[in-house]
Amino acid sequence: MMAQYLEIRAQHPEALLFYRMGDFYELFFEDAVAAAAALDIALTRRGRHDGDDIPMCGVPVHAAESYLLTLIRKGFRVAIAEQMEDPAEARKRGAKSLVRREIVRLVTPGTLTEDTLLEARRANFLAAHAELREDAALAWADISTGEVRVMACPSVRLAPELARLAPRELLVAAPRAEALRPMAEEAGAVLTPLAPASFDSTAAEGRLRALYRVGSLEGFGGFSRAELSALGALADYLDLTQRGVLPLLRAPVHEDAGGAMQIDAATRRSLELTQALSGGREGSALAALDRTLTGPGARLLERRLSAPSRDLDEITARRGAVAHLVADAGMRGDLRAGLRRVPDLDRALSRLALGRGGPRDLGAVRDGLGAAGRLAGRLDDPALPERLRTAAARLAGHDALVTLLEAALVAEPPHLARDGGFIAAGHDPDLDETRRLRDEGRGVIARLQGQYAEATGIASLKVKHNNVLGYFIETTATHAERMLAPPLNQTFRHRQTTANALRFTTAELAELESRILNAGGRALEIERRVFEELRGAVLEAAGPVGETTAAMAEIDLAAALADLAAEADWCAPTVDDSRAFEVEGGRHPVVERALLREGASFVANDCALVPDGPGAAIRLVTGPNMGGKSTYLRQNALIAVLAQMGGFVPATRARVGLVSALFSRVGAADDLARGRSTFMVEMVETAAILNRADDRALVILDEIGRGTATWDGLSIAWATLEHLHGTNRCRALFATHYHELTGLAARLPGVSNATLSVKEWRGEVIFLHEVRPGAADRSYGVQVARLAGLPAPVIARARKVLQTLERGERSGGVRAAALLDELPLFSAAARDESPEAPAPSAVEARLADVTPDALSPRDALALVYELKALMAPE
Ligand SMILES: Nc1ncnc2c1ncn2[C@@H]1O[C@H](COP(=O)(O)OP(=O)(O)OP(=O)(O)O)[C@@H](O)[C@H]1O
Repeated sequence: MMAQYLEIRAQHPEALLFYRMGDFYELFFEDAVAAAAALDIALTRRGRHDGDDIPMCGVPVHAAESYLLTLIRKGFRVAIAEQMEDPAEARKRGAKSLVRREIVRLVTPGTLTEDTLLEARRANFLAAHAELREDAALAWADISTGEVRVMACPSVRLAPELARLAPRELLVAAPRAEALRPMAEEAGAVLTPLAPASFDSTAAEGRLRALYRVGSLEGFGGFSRAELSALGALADYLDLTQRGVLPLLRAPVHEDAGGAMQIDAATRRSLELTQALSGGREGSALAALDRTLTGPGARLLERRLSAPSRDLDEITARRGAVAHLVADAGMRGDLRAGLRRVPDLDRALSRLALGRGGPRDLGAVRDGLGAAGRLAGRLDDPALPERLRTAAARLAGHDALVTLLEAALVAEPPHLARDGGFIAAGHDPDLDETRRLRDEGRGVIARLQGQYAEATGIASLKVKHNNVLGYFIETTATHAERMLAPPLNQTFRHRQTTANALRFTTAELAELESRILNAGGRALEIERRVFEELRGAVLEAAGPVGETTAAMAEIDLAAALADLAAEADWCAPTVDDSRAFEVEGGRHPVVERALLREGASFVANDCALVPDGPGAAIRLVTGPNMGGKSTYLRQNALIAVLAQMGGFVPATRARVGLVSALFSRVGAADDLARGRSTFMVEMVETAAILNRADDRALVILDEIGRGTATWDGLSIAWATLEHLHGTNRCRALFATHYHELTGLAARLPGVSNATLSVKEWRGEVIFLHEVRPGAADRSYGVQVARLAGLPAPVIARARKVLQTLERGERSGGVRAAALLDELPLFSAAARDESPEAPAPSAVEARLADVTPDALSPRDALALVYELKALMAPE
C-alpha cells in the first residue's frame, strides 16, 4: 500500500494528499504532521517506512468538507485520491491485491464549487496572467458560476486589476512567480506557478476547443495571443485540477480595459469600497449598500461597485431600471418578495455540470426557475425601461423543465443522491413499482397468493418462503393431480413434494422474488438513473438557464439599489460627458449609517468642482481636526463611484461628468512587511497619482506630507498642489492642515478654498461639520487632543507652546532654541497622574502647604508677599 501511496503522492508534491481508506481520508508523513497541526486533530503512527514510524492522521469522509475548508483557508491545496473500485473487485485478483486508487480532484482556492467552501455573496475567481514578448493579458473564471473574462493587461496594470477582482488564486508562468508573488499576496490571492508550457498560446486553442466542446473559437470573437495564452492556462489548470471533468463555462467575455473607471489598490483601500480598513466586509461601502436578496445579485453588486462604468449608455440604462423601481414601490416590493429565498442557480448548475451536484441542486434549479417564471409575470408591462424589459424577456421559457422537475422531485430533496428518496412518487412507474415491492414485499406476495388461489380454485393455496427454495407456492397433496396436469402445470412448475404438500414456482413468482430481494438496491439504481436524466435535461438548458440567472441578478440588484435609494432618500444623478462634478446635499453612506445608529444626524454638504475650460478644478479643504474633512472627501469619491455604477447617490442633486480614473490617498499605515515607512507609502502613492491622473480623473488627497518634518511636508504638499493644477489639470479635493496653502487660491485660477466650520463656546470647540467657502486659520488640534483625554498638564503645556510658536511666527519666525530657553519645562504638574484634574497654579500649590492656625501675623504678611510674587507673569 505504501508503494501505491508514494506513487500517487509524487504526482502532486505541492498538495496534501487525502488518501481514501474506507470511510476515512488518511494522510501520511509530512502531510499528516502539517494537517494535524492545521486541523487540530490527533497525529498517530502507522507502520514503519525505512525504519521509522510513519506519522498519520485522518478525517472521516462524511465530514471531509469542513476539514477541506479549514485547509484551503490556511492556504493549502489538497489532492483527493479515491478508491476506484469495490474492495471485493480487488480481492478477485488475489487476496493481497490492492484497491485501485486515483486522484480524482485537486482542491485549490480558485477551483471550489461546494457551498460550504464558498462565500455566497462573493465571486471565487481563478485568474491567469500571461506575458508574451509584446503583450500581456489577464483571464479569470469563476467555475462556481461559469463566468469567464479576459482582457489585455500589461504588467503595470496587473496590480490594480488584481485589487479590483480579488481573485483567490493567480496562475503565472513559473519563471515569473517570484517577481509576481508580492503582488498576488497583496491582492489576497494564492500564487500558483505553472510550467511555461501551460501558457503556450498555440496549445491554448486546442485546450479551449476541448473546454467549450467547439470546433472553432471564431464564434467567441478574436483573441490576441496573450489572451489566448491566459485563457489556455486557465483551461489547462482546470483540466489538471478537475481531472478531465470539465466545468460548465460560459463563453469568454472580452473586458475592455477602458470600459471601467480605473481605481487602483490604494484608492480601493482608502475608500473602503468592498473591504473596510479593518479587513472585513463590515464597515465597507459594499456592506452599507448591499440589500440584494440572492447570491448572484450580491456578486453582481460587488462587481459593479468594484468597476464603475465609463460608458454613458450603460450607466443610463442601469440607472433607468433603478429609477423605475424607485418610482414604482408596488412593483419593487413584489419583485423583492419574489426574489427572497431564490436559491443560487449559478452554483447549483456548476456543481451539476462537474458531477458534484446532488438532488438539492436539481431542487434549486426547479425553485429558481419557478421563481423566475413568476417574476416574469410581474414584469409583464410595456412601460418598463429597456434594461428591465430585456431582463424580463430572459426569465421565462423554462416551463417544460420546471414541470419536469416539479413532477420528478420531492418537495425538499436531500443534499446527496447516495441514499435516494428524492424522486417523487408518480414520476417513474418502474420506480413506484420497485419501491412498492421494497416497502410492501409481503403485501405483494399476499396479493399474488389471492390471484393464484382464485386461478386454481384452491382456497388453501399459500405462497411461502424458506432459505432453500426462496419463495414457493404450496398446496396440500390432495390437489396434486389437478396441479400437475394441464393447464395448471404450464404455469405452476413443480419443485418439491413433501409428506403432505406439493411445492411449485411460477415464472412470475421467480421474477417477483428477485425483484423483492433487489428492490431496495434497484430503487436506488432507478433514482440514480432518473437523477442523471434530470441532470442531463438541466445541463441541456444550461445556456438559457444561465441567462435567466443573470437576468434575475440584474433585477435583484436594481430592486436592491432602488430600495435603498427610496428609503435613504437618494437622488438620481446626472452623468454626462462634461468635466463637472457638482453635488448638492451630499452624504457619506457609511458614516451616516454609523451616526444614525447612535441617534445622531449627518450634516449634508455641497461640492462644486467645475473646471473653467481645460483647466483644473481643485478644492482645498482646511478645517479643524475631527471637523469632517476626510468624510467630505470620501463621500464625494463614493458619489462618483455610485453614479457611474448606475445607481442613485446619497445627495439631493448631483451631476457627474464622466470620471475616467479615481485616485485617493488618505492616511497610510506603515507597510513594514514590505519595508516601507508610513512616509514612504504616502510618497509612492502620491507619485502614482501625479504620474497617472489625466484631465478626466478625480483625485482625493488627504493630508499629504504630514508624515515628515513640517517644512518638508508643507513644501511637498505645495508642489503637489501646483502640479495637480498645472500638469494633471484634474478635478481634486485636497485636505490639509497646512494653512499656508490657502494663499494659493488667490494665485491659481482653478483652486478654491473651503473650510469646515466650528464654533468656539466657552473655550470648547463645537464641530458643525458644514463645508463653507473660505479658509481655516487654526486646526484646533489641542482642543481635539483634550477631548481625546490627553492628560491635562500636557494640554496646558501644549497650549503654551502653541501660543509661543504662533507669536513667534507672527513676529517673523521662531527659533526652537529660543523656545527651549523661554519656556521652562513644567515639572510638578507633569507628574500629576489624574488626566481630568486641572494643574494647580503655583499660588494654589503654595497655599495647599499653609496651616493658617500655625501662622504668626508676621508670617502671614510674608506669605502675602510671596503669593503676590508667584502671581507675577513669567
Ligand atoms: N457631515 C458630517 N455630519 C455629521 N458628522 C460628521 C460629518 N462629517 C464627519 N462627521 C463626524 O466627525 C468625525 C470626524 O470626521 P473626519 O475623520 O472626516 O474628520 P477630519 O476633519 O478628517 O479629521 P482629521 O483632520 O483629524 O483627520 C466622523 O467620524 C463623524 O463622526
